[in-house]
Amino acid sequence: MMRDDAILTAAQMQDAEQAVIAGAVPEYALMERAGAAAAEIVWRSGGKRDLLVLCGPGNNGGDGFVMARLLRERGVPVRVASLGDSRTDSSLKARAGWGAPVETLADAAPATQIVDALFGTGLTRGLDAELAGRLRQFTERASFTYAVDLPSGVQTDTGELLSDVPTMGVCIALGAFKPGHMLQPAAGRWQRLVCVDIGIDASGAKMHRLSAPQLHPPGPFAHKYSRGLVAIVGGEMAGAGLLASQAAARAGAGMVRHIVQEAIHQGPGAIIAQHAADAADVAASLKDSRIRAVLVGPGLGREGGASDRLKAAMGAGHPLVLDADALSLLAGEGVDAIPPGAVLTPHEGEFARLFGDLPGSKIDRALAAAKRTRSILIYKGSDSIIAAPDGRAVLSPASSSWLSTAGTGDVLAGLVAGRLAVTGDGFQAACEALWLHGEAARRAGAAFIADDLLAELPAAIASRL
Ligand SMILES: NC(=O)C1=CN([C@@H]2O[C@H](COP(=O)(O)OP(=O)(O)OC[C@H]3O[C@@H](n4cnc5c(N)ncnc54)[C@H](O)[C@@H]3O)[C@@H](O)[C@H]2O)[C@H](O)CC1
Ligand SMILES: [K+]
Repeated sequence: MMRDDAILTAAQMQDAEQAVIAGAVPEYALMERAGAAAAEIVWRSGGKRDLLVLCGPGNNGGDGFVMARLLRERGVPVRVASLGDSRTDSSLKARAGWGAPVETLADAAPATQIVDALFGTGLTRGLDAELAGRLRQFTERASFTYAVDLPSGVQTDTGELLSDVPTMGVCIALGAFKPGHMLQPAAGRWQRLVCVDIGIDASGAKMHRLSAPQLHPPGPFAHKYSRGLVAIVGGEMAGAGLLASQAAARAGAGMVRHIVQEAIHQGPGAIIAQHAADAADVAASLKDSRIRAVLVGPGLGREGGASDRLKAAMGAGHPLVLDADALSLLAGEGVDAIPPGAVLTPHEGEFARLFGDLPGSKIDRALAAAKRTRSILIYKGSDSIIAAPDGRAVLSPASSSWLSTAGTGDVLAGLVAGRLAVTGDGFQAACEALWLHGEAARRAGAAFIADDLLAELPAAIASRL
């Protein structure tokens, strides 16, 4: 039933919930499941330490009342403080099940463990300053803190913080992840994120969390061309192209040609440098039916013949990855010039230059841009999103902040080109590349430079064979 990587918006979650209810499971039974699953996590983390459950007026609060009852039954000293009356049928039932005194938030004393069951997917506005302040006080004085579904104050579908949100220990997503679990700034507001099964069917979800790919070693009869030839069209700055070339080679391409503007051979011998002084030379170099992916952008530059080199790359008819300077040049020329089916890897600034000020969440913007260009997008950032024109989206949980250093984007673009040459599928290539990039960063630890990611790639790949 539950796909543990599904992401549902608040509205999709409500639909999924209604489908379960239509299948003769009452809403209150779902609340019991949610409360039981969340209580289990509290029990395993905090055992019999004293606990204060903060309950809101809706079903998030109802989950809190169920948790309170179940943990009390296990011998945990539990108190409940509420915002006032419970306002939904199910939360009234859960409150009746608790059946013990309920304190006010103003009067309740702090506790070693705090459960935030104030608001979940029903949050419509930020918490008022007094309530947000009280939540922060309780959280700062506690050693164990848990948010039920989402920390109160997080906008479910956008990850915006509508009011001050303290960092929680564990965020317990109910039934499926929500966009707010993946998108910044919300995604940094807990130390651990878990998703518990409550019997919601999320198998139709179009959004998923980035998961570890299944990779395969080359087959017994593989040779360099059968594994995929990648061409990287460089320009002014050979270093960026070299980082991308090595990433493409390590990602599985059988051969990488780095098409350079200056006839100087740089970098490891495994990368073949091919001199192409102008766009006509680039076009000639790309007339090779064995090429499975062309990457253009890293080190391309924007001056001189860069625009013509880009056009030669786009006109060659090979599967295409567009990054960095290629995206900046295209921002000037208009996105209609982008061949459908390309993979684009813009960061925030490049995205804004290409697509302007699109409305909605980062997911909405990524999907709109993918549809507009009929391309696969990796909309980069600490909450990278992969979007396809058919509405599929994959969201990456926060990756290492050490990735915010020069050259890491070139490595990612090279990885995409390499995986595209291997798989022939832009969306799959984007997912595999983004995962490998994050995993290489995780393995590289702290204070790494982009070159270090290349060194970590073999181990990252080996871990998925
Ligand atoms: N969807 C499911 O499958 C299940 C969800 N469960 C839990 O229910 C909540 C969502 O419950 P809901 O009653 O719709 O909303 P909330 O409890 O999040 O909010 C209640 C209510 O509060 C009002 N409100 C909103 N923002 C504020 C604010 N800033 N200040 C004051 N009041 C506010 C508004 O009227 C809301 O309607 C979900 O997250 C799960 O925890 C089920 O228990 C299991 C199945
Ligand atoms: K909550």
